[in-house]
Amino acid sequence: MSSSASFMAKGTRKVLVVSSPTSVEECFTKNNIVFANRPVTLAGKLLNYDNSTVGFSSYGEYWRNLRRLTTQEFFSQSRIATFTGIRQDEVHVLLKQLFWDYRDEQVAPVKVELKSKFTELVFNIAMRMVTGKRYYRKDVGLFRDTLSEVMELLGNSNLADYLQVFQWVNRKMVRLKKEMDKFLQFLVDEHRKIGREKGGKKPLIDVMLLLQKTEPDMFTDKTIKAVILTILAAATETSTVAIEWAMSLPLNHPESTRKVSTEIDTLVGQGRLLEEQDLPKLTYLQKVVDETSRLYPPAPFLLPHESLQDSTVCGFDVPHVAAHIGAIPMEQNWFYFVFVSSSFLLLLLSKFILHKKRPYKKLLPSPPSYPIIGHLHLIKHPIHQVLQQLSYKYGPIFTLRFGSRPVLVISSPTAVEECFTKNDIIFANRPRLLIGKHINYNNTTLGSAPYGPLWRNLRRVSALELFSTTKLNTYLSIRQEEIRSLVKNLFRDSQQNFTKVEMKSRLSELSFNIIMRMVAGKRYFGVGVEDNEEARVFREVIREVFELSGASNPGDFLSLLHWIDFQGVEKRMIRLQEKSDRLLQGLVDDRRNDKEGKTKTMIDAMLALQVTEPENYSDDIIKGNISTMLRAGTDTSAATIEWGMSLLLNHPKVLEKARAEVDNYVGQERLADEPDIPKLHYLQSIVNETLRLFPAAPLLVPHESSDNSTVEGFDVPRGTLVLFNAWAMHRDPTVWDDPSAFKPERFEVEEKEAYKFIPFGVGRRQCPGAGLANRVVVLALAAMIQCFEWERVSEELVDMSEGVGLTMPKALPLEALCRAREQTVSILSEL
Ligand code: HEM
Repeated sequence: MSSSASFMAKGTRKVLVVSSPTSVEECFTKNNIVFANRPVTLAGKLLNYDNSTVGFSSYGEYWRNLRRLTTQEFFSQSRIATFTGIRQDEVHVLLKQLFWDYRDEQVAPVKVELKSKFTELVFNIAMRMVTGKRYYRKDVGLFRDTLSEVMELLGNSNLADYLQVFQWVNRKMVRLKKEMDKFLQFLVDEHRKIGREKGGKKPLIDVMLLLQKTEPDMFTDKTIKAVILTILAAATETSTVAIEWAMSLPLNHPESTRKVSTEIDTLVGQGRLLEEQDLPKLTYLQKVVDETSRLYPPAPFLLPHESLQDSTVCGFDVPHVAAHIGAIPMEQNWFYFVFVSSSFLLLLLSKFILHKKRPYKKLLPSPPSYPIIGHLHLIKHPIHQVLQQLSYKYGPIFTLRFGSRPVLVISSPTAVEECFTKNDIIFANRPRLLIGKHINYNNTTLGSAPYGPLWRNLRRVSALELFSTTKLNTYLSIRQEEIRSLVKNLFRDSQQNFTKVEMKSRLSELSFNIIMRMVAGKRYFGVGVEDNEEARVFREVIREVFELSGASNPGDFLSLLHWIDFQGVEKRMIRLQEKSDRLLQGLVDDRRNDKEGKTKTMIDAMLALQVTEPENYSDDIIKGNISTMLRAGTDTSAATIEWGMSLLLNHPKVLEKARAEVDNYVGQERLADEPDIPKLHYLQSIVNETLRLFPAAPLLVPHESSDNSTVEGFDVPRGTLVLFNAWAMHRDPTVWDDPSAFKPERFEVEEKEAYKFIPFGVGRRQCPGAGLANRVVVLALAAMIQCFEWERVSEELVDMSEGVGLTMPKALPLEALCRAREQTVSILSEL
């Protein structure tokens, strides 16, 4: 016979060895069916459920059925696509593990043992596709070891297959068979017990259990176990070996590693992780993979075939039942992906592992992070509490990384002081976030504008036209009217008896109406609303904008998520902005056309400036700033009043004392008014204590450093996001005595030191609306205490859990029992 196809005798069996493309071609064209059989081997009998796995069963009806099932349910394009998430997940897990191993402030490269990690990767992927979950059980580890032994046995030519006398030595196989079967039966039983997952992601085992109901003869437990075994065994060993070779070759050929890296950097970029969809573009990478499998094919002899009948190859006779070596036409996609993507994600990562890290001058403490995402996984609500926990471990000043963005977290008064004295200008910048682009008119609002001439202009104008004492006094009647309206509404509902009232919506209406009237001269809640539909839509839009501003958007920090529009936030913002813009433009046009308007609003002031400085006060800038005032001013004040009332309900003695103060200074004939505020010391302390415990902006508003600087001797690079954890500082036991207790008295004796009590921020960007907020909050509380008795709706304390949202709302809206006091009738008749 020719050298490309030759016979060998192996014990009692004849073996045909095929090693040339032309003879292989002949085997799989003309002789395809004849050679499609598998020899019956001992390993097939003992370790492959009596040759009933798809890899070992004889060519025939049974094999065709299994082949169809595995193709449809496991290897088809659509099934492969369904499981993309699993593959990506597992690759991420591996990357994270490597990163963790490597992290610990190492400056030198770290040696990593990769083979076991690859085995775990591939096994977990296969396991999740088959069973739908990751198994952490000890049995799984044992099963994997068993599987390795099985593969070893399958790989070694087993003498017993060829020399009958050796059959008795195969006790090892019998033991392995038992161990394997125990585990596989456990999987089947477990799934049978739990029931099936619904939808397209149904794992293979559940699909087969379903088929067992309709075709019990074909899909016996034995068949099901055989299929699972095939997939786990075939996938694990082959892919693991393939990845290992694919990693080894480029390490020995740095030039090819560099080329792969450059290709990935060019075609994928450095801002996101490589994905499955990128693979077709990465042609050099594919060549490396092909070359690796050419040199080191994971199954160098394929699997043995067996001829079903007499045939010829290259003109030579091949008798019936001769084992030969040929190619198995296996679907390659899944294998291909795991192989290619994993190994080259690792290659990408090897850039981190193998190259030296540049040492920093003085490193800030930082928790362990993940590659690419950094510490983004920590963004969980309430984030100020997560950061507080971290500060216990890493100190009052530490760093994080949100994607590629460094973040400095500060929770100590001394560090805050340094930021707002030495570094005040450097830290006066704001980060450019998605919300700034879409909702804040390209960062041209007071709250979002970068530190610079535009921001200074806006700050000056708002200080003059809205927040100065003179301006605040001209708007006094607005606040008085709105507070009266709140009192009247409560009175209407609770004249006779204690009545349950829902406070949250009433307080939102109060602060929304006040700001809206100051800014645009319109009322959108309650009586006097001109256009109910417009008011409804406006309220709805503002609510949605609030919600979106509150959503910590990881896309802001991770360009890769930004690119794929994580959670559709950006699309939602764009849609919302179109709606909101129409409404805001309506407000601006109304003021433009209302030449005789009596009260001058903030829009009027800006429209007047538009004449002389059109570029500084375009319609867009005006609209962005109206929206900012509504957002920054409404929920903050409303939430503070709500928390304040809740605290008073839980502390009746404090409530009593506050009422005595109001009765004493205001009397019982007229409603409390703004000029009374300086006399109401105790009430002011209550508001401060409320803001200490429940600051409406617990992390202030994010700042950004515009230059390299240092804080407490640590380097802070330019572009660092700076978060001041006011919430944590206000509860720091080294700063406050008994910090979690509600004790307004502390503010009567203690000086409010600028850097330890920061509910309104400090420095250049501190809240310009603090004075206005204080007036509204103190007066609303004074009026409510003066006119009504308050009780809790039940014996239980008011729930003080924090909810999710930008302004730290209460998790449960406040409800209280309220009854008008005797003097309220006469107070109201005065109004
Ligand atoms: C209890 C009520 C309020 C609280 C707790 C509060 C808190 C804050 C905080 C912490 C900041 C960020 C400071 C910083 O970045 O360092 C801020 C900024 C701001 N607040 Fe307030 N605020 C309240 C009410 C108001 C009101 C009523 C208005 C206006 C109607 C307002 C308008 C603004 C604006 C425009 C900014 C951005 C300032 C800038 O970036 O230059 N706030 N507020």
